[in-house]
Amino acid sequence: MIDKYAREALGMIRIDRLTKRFGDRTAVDGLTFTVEPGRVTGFLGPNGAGKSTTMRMVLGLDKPNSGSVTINGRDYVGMTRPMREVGALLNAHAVHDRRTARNHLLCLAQTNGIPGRRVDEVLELVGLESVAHKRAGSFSLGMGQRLGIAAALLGDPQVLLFDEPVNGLDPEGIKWIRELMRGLAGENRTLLVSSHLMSEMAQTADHLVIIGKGKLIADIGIGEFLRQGSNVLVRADDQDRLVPRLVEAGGSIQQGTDGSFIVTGLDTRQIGKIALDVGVVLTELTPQRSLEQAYMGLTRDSVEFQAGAA
Ligand SMILES: Nc1ncnc2c1ncn2[C@@H]1O[C@H](COP(=O)(O)OP(=O)(O)OP(=O)(O)O)[C@@H](O)[C@H]1O
Repeated sequence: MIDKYAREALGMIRIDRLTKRFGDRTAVDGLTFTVEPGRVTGFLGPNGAGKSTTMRMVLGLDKPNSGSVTINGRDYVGMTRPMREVGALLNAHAVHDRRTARNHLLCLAQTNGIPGRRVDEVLELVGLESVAHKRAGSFSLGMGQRLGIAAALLGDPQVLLFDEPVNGLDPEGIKWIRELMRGLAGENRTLLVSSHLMSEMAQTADHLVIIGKGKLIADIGIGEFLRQGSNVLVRADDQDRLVPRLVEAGGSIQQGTDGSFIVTGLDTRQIGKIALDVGVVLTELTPQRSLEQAYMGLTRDSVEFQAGAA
């Protein structure tokens, strides 16, 4: 029987005060967050922020100096059939295999007690059926990435970790991975996907965990992230009545040339509420700050290597 705690923990990755040091360098510094099922969680941070190290600790490949990680309420190392619970794509370019793609997966299946027929299912799922009998070591980057994902999906796990899955892929490959991840989240799976590019995550993630220098910077839904500290473009049927009230509430106004104006210092909800209070109809209410700008702003101080000023 599944107890209440185990049921609540199903599909969850819980990271609690996780810390990892390499010599005198702290790669991950007291990180705490939870990854939930049914959505794509983008794990963002500049190069060297500690994303890969965190993922390696989730998978028991690196040992934390302190703190803990559980998946489905359990430690990865203590799982009897880990591939059935967690699938991971780490460093996908490292397949230097003389075996065929199919044999590579068959070996993995056999050592993990997974039936052989599942190999053909995942080959089809990632679109590699036609090259299943080619040597995995001869695969292009995109094919290698698909093979890595096939391996991650082999045990049909609920929890999936993808480390920089779109790195080096062509637009078609990127589109394919995005759709796959959205589909997997739609099946109530848990996806933790790392990237150093906000533009990439903006297209895929529902939720963002942003880190810098090993520390948590933000743990936030995409929508809320967009609204935070943003400029908002407003169009209203009676500007003269609305603007003074917005200024009174702490907003500053920049008049546009086409009848619109930009409000800084108030979010869309606050502006909407003030408009309702004064009985003015809003015909447009659009946050202006792009995700990319917001991300750069948040991580500016935590980039390891910055280009010097010219
Ligand atoms: N095995 C190791 N030995 C020493 N230092 C390491 C080791 N692994 C990672 N580091 C250091 O820890 C820090 C975090 O690295 P990590 O690879 O986790 O970052 P990341 O966010 O995944 O970056 P990237 O996007 O560049 O992969 C970096 O400063 C890195 O140099």
